[in-house]
Amino acid sequence: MPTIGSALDRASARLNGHSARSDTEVLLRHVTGLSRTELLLKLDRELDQESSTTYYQLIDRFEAGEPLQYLTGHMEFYGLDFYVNRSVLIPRPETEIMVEKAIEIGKRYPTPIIADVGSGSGAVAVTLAKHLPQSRVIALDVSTAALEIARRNAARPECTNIEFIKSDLLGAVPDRHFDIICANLPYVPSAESQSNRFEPQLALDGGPDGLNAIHRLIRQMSSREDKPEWLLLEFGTGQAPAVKSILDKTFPGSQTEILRDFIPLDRISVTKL
Ligand SMILES: C[S@@+](CC[C@H](N)C(=O)[O-])C[C@H]1O[C@@H](n2cnc3c(N)ncnc32)[C@H](O)[C@@H]1O
Repeated sequence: MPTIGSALDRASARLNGHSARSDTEVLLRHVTGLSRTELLLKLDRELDQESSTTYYQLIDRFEAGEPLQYLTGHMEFYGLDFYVNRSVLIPRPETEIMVEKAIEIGKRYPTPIIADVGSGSGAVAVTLAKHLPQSRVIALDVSTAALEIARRNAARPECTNIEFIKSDLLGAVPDRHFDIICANLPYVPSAESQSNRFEPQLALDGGPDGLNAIHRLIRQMSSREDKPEWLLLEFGTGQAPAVKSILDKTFPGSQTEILRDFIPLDRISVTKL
């Protein structure tokens, strides 16, 4: 049987990237349930047959390109741990910028009502519900499988203020009042989204220019009698001018600020309607 140390050495040599050692450690910790310190203190301990087989299966999948987060089932977002599988997009750090802004705006309301359109794993909805305990958060997604994961992630004592609704954008909630709408919808142009083999196309593919879902959401909102006061949207590289132009045309008199991500690239629009 290999020892923990030799299993790590062998897998790191195979993966041979700059983060190979830490990635192999993450996978072996996942298989053994050991902390990093425990793992490093037990380098001479033998791995049992079952752990060894599972570990090398995960290494094979990782080598074939599957993201570490799907292999371990975990992703950290805004300091919280979220369960993820291939039914949902792996939450991205840049989405935390939208969440941070929504929390800042939400604090101005005694009891904000917030929609998270395209909720996926529920990372946005759960974070908002936790940091705005007086809020009511309505998590909407067209994917039944994603809603199941979001419900699982919301099963925390501090998240009793979330509702989950299967909906094509805002279609299932035509008469609900929202103070703030947040949406990280699919925005990758179809030609590019196909190269992502692991995350759901439903979460990525935004049509020829990537803006289908964002356009549709803005159109749906414009036809509602009761409009929210705030709309926060995440979008892709180079899409800021088109998004701002649709917002300006659809909501005359509104004001849109564009926030940048860590690169820094324009990534989030914050519109006061
Ligand atoms: C880019 S993912 C974002 C997931 C999550 N909000 C996050 O930030 O990690 C987009 C999500 O929108 C959902 N979606 C796609 N089209 C939709 C539609 N027409 N109505 C509602 N949700 C939709 C997908 O199922 C997916 O979960």
